[in-house]
Amino acid sequence: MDTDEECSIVLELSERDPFFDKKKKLLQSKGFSPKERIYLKSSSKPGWMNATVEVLLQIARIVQLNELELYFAEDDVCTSMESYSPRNELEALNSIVLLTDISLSTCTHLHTNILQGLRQTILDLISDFGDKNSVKGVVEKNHSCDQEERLLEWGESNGLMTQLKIAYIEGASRGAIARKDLKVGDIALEIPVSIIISEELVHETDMYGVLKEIDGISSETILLLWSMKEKYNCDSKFKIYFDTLPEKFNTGLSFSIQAITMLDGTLLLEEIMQARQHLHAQYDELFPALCNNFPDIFPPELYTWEKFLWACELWYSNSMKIMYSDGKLRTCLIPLAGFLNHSLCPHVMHYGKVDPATNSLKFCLSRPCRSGEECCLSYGNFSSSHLITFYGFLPQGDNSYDVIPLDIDGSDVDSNEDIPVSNWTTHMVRGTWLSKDHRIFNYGLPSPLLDHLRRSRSPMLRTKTFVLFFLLPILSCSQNLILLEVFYAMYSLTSERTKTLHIPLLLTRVNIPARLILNIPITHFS
Ligand SMILES: C[S@@+](CC[C@H](N)C(=O)[O-])C[C@H]1O[C@@H](n2cnc3c(N)ncnc32)[C@H](O)[C@@H]1O
Repeated sequence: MDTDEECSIVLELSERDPFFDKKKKLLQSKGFSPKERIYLKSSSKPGWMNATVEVLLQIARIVQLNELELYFAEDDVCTSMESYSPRNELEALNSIVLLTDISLSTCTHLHTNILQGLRQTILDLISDFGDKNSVKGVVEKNHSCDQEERLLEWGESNGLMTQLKIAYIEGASRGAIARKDLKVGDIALEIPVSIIISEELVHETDMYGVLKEIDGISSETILLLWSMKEKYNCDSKFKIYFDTLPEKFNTGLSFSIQAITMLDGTLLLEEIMQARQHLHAQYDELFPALCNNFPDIFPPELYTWEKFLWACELWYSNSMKIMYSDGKLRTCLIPLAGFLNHSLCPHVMHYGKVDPATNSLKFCLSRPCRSGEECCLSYGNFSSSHLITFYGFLPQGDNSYDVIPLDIDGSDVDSNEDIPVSNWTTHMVRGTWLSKDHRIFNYGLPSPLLDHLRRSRSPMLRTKTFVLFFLLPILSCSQNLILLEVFYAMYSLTSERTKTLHIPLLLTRVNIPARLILNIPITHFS
């Protein structure tokens, strides 16, 4: 607040932001500074509120960009209602709500109406955005949830508070449903630390005495080995929780031979096989040695490879990383929170920090959830191949984190004064299905990649071979179009003196065994 007459909000890009320079540049390219004061004038001009919100939102979106979104940001021309990603849009809108809340708590009576009007406009935008961008889970009736209800009662008797109930959701097994209309800021679920499964629990056991002597063993592995045995402990404090866990997880780690065969030739298969090999190696390091040396602590029938894989899938698909009040990050299993499914447009975005005042974990809403609607989390900014491998599902809708990494051998690119250095060290392209421009050759290679290619045009490099490693992870027709576009961009960016493009491809789709080097004379392009 400035004076009684003027009311303004300041949006500031923190200098501690790891991408301060890039974001500052982007803000400046849109006519904003890193610290922008926006005046809220309750003028009689029609549409002043929408115009003000538009400006606030443009700045807040840039401030809230993460690294991947920032890489594509210059090209994702974000006009009025278009967003960089659902995550970014919800973060940006919520950051403005937070600012209005802070301002409301300190402002003079004169400005309350303006700020409340602004707050309501943003809340309406959040609600509309959720309605337009979310895929709603369909509740399956006629499914009993007795075990889940028992777990809920157990939780409540231990101090848990919730506005959610558990139900079966089509295609996702169980999920959490709002019991009543919930609004932004409401706490959908509050879990006391006392019922969270974390490494401290294992410290009280004999098993810990043995495991702590193993060089380099992580607390995650210790917990995983503990859970393999605890699942069968009839006296466990967490028996009701273990009883609600599925007997079989269907993550990529345990895909059947038929499923694996279907993936033949894709990088998704490579990701799955690498993860499985890693787990096999980990298992072989520990077993059968632990069973042989300590059969009472590690009964061989509980520590088979199949049971180890079950526990790995449990921890990959159900655990959460939680920041405790002591500042330590712990990987935990959280009864009831483990029923929340993932959405690309989640209701709950921040849940990873214990509130020291209540010693509990709070799941607050970043967008409203109506009574009977499924309430979803974000598991993180993961690609679909990661979600298939470690969680066993493909999210519905466009996943902004589906990118194709490019490993470009151009480290000796010369600086060219005409072309600004963008400082990106890794490059990628997006799945073309995420492009808003569907004309041929106009799928929009990201500006950082184009800058990199342009700088490679320096005279010194013209005589050199330009090598592009292009990886096609999950292949589709549209990905071939990206490939065509890369050829095209390189063709147009390369001088006529360049003789050849060497393009080693991982041509998995056509079943060409390994890396194939295509030497394509540039004159052969038309
Ligand atoms: C933390 S658990 C969530 C609760 C789980 N649905 C259950 O019944 O136990 C994570 C698992 O839920 C499923 N899941 C989560 N989000 C999903 C989604 N959007 N679509 C389909 N399945 C999903 C996947 O099987 C994933 O491994």
